Amino acid sequence: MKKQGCEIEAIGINYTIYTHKRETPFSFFSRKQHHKCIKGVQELEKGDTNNNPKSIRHVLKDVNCRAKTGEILAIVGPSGAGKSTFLEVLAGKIEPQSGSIFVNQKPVDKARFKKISGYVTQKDTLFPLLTVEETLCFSAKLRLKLAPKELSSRVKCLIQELGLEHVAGARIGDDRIRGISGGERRRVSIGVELIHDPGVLILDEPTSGLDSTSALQIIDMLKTMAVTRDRTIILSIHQPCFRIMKLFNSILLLANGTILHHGTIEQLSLRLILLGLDLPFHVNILEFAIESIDIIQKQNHTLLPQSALMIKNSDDLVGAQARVGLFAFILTYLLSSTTEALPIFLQEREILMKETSCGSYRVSSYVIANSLVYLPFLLILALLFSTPLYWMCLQYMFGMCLASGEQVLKEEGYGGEESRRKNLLIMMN
Ligand SMILES: Nc1ncnc2c1ncn2[C@@H]1O[C@H](COP(=O)(O)OP(=O)(O)OP(=O)(O)O)[C@@H](O)[C@H]1O
Repeated sequence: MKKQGCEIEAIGINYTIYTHKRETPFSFFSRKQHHKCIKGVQELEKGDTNNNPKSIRHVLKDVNCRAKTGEILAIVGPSGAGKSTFLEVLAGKIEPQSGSIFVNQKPVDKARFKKISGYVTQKDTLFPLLTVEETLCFSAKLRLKLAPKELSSRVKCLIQELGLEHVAGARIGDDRIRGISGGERRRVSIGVELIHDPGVLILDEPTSGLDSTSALQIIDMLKTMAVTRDRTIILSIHQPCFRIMKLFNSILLLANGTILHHGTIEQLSLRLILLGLDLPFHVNILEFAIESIDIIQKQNHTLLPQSALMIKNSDDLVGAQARVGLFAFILTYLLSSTTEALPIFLQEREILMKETSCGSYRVSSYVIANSLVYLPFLLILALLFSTPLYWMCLQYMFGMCLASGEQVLKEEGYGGEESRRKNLLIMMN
């Protein structure tokens, strides 16, 4: 029976670390000077018990992402971008300073999440003297409360799923003891976390240290698991080859703890083109994006104040004019559509008075009957009113964004075509 899938959503994750700046013994003479320097930031950077000042480092800054059921979300970025830290936050290993994680639109319950998820670390931590089968059996015994027969059939199924039948009886090994290959060892590490059949699998660099064929085999296996068993897979990866990249459903590009892109690989290439970057032939888009991180970051910085300005522009004189225009349109429409009702009512009023006074029916019956007769017309009227209004408002918002964006870009000295491209990028954001 298929388990219910898990959609993971992270919103506004911020993770900060504090590192101590150690004072050297020779800093005694310059101590007075140093204390003067840090005095201004002391409220932010509180010293430790030895009065060593702390420095703040934002490892993750307002990171949002969504991983859907049956899909692979790959977290990419240069070394030190914050990939492992973000995975640790998702796996509940570390607590972010702010932000929330939701599983199927509900706030995550840590104890339950541990049961429905598996976290594979970057390093394989396995007993070198145990065989593949023994390792998985050991993990199964620790995590599952099943009869021995069921346990062994579960392990056999998993070995098959991992494609490890040919090495089931071989030792794991390590640097000193010769054992199975690096790729096979990675599969065993994944298997250890899969034994309880989790809905979510989080993997930190599952392909690190592997050749491209073994790396592709691992990602291919993960893709099959995601599709056939509705598992949500979130993994970090350094520089995947083209064939691996094609297996990812979405990409989260991180740099210095901030998101530069979250979406499909096709959207990433479109973004790069809109940024005016020429994608060289036969070049991996992800590799190119990582190489162009400085440019993407710069563009994002210039785009941010513009989007803030757009919102501001909707609040200025032009925005007020638009609102007055909208009010006038609504008023005119409502008045013109209701004025016809008045003469009809005046005509019927006398008959109504006569008939209600002689007790033929009550006023309430007249109101109900009248409403029922007019209801279909009122619905048509509402539709005629709301349809153009909806598109008018949408057009206005779109036009406003483009116009204000273009104005800012012109002020910054960008040309017409370039300005349009940038505006489209803002829309994508
Ligand atoms: N506990 C910590 N103490 C000091 N620095 C830390 C700590 N945790 C994270 N960092 C720093 O935060 C940054 C992000 O680290 P992280 O391991 O998440 O990067 P990464 O993208 O996974 O890198 P890599 O691809 O090289 O594994 C790094 O610069 C790291 O030095």
